[in-house]
Amino acid sequence: MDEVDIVVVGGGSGGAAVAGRLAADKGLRVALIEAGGANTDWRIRAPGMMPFIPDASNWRFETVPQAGLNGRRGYQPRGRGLGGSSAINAMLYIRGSAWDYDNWAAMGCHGWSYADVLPVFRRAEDNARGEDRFHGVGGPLAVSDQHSANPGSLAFVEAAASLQLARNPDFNGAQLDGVGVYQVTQKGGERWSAARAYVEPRRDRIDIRTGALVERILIEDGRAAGVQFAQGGARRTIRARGAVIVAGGAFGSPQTLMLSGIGPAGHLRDHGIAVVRDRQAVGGALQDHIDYVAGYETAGAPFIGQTLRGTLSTLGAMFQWFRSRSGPFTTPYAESGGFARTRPDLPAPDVQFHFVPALLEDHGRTKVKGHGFSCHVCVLRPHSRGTVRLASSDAAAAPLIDPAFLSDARDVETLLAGVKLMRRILEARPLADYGGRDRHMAGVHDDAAMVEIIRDRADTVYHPVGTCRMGADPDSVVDPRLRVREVEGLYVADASIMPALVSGNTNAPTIMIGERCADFVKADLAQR
Ligand SMILES: Cc1cc2nc3c(=O)[nH]c(=O)nc-3n(C[C@H](O)[C@H](O)[C@H](O)COP(=O)(O)OP(=O)(O)OC[C@H]3O[C@@H](n4cnc5c(N)ncnc54)[C@H](O)[C@@H]3O)c2cc1C
Repeated sequence: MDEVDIVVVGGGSGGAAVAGRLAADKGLRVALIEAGGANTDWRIRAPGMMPFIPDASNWRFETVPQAGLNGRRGYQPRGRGLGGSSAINAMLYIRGSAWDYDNWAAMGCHGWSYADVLPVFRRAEDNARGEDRFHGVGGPLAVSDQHSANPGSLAFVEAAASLQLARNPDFNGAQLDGVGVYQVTQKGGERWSAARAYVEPRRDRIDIRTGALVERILIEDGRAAGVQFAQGGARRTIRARGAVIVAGGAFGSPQTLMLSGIGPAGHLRDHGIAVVRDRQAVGGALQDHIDYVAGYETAGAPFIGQTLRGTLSTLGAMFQWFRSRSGPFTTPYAESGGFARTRPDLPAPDVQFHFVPALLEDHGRTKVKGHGFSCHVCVLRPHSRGTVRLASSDAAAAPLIDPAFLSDARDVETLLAGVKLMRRILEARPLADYGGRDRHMAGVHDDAAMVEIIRDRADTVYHPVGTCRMGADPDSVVDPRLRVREVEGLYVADASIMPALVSGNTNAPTIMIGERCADFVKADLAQR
């Protein structure tokens, strides 16, 4: 039977970071068990191929019907394969606000204040702009500026600035507020997923199993002793002498814990699963950024579009990328944007914009003819809380995902205020000079009518967290050193541990969590 020191479940943002850092320790043997493939396809590496990511690299989950979205099911893309969601995401490099982490510390998560996490963000980073108080160089995660932003994306920044929103050249610097062009996790014009950053350089030192779906954690005498997984039609086990680290993401990690008998006892019994630990918080506190996307049709250039001319220029951009890894095909699509407060009394921005120089419908799944631009606005610190529950005791079955979007009236109010501010920006010069026509809300100014349109169209902007929440309270799933309560040698290292959603995109914060978990595990092993 296979035996290693550490087994990591899931090779996404958190899992790749923790596995890579632990494998750097020559005394440790690390196995990384990932349900998906190696994700070495050029469509993953080429930023401009983001809308055409291979199906096998995306779990493509759906939510249960959402009352707050007029009964619709939401779409929940999640990365599958090495790199996880960082292999299919928009590559934006954002940490959130300093207040978010100070808030975690105030919630009882000792050791997670901004002062505590900033050095970890810096050590993870290799920022092409160089080093300063906020940024690091020489770390595994490549971060760079965009060099080919669409003129329309720059016009968004100018339009917002004309309304007195501050220009912010560094959202990860002294303040989050303001508008600008996002930095991206790319190197040499290629996507820099967490797997490229942390796993590829240590390939020789990590026992990587792909196409391997973890079915449950083996728990013996109250201790995580290894995992059982399905691979190539066979059922296998791998034992862990030191620790098992679960990093299956905000949907995968609570699912794996519940399948292992760690979760709400009644729910586990309903599925015929023997209860190992009755932990009510597992799969609870699901939080996600609810988002409304506006679309404005224009006559044509400079926006990306599905016309003969648009297709030719996309092909030209693709050839340029193949030749020199440069040009418009390095786009993250969400090129510019920013952060704003809908009320002056807030401790940090509560809405974020993502400007896309193309028409976007239904997460890009519905192709739209013609040219135009889109803009997202999302609620950064939602009050709505949902759940992840088992649909079945079969690990291959998708879990039941219920973000309870817009179930809290405060989120509706914030999103409405965000949409109003976004419309003012999109209709200000110089963006207005493109003569865009709002495809969904033109002429609608009544609050109730706007809310109806929002409920008909809003959905995730892909940042679910909170389902294995960290806390100092005994009810939390993991303690502030990411140890699962009441089980020895078991950790969680992904977005699911966030006690409150950060005010921004979640890849860099999740990598930071993976980095920290490696520190905690190493320190705990040294004490045994
Ligand atoms: C479309 C999209 C766009 C996004 N854009 C951005 C962005 O621009 N910037 C940003 O900061 N964030 C972005 N995000 C969010 C960010 O990428 C995620 O928050 C982050 O990657 C989550 O990391 P994680 O480790 O929690 O989970 P993941 O990266 O999703 O990793 C979980 C891994 O575990 C594996 N797994 C799950 N269950 C099992 C099992 N039972 N056995 C074996 N393996 C398993 C999965 O296959 C996956 O590889 C985006 C996300 C998506 C989906």
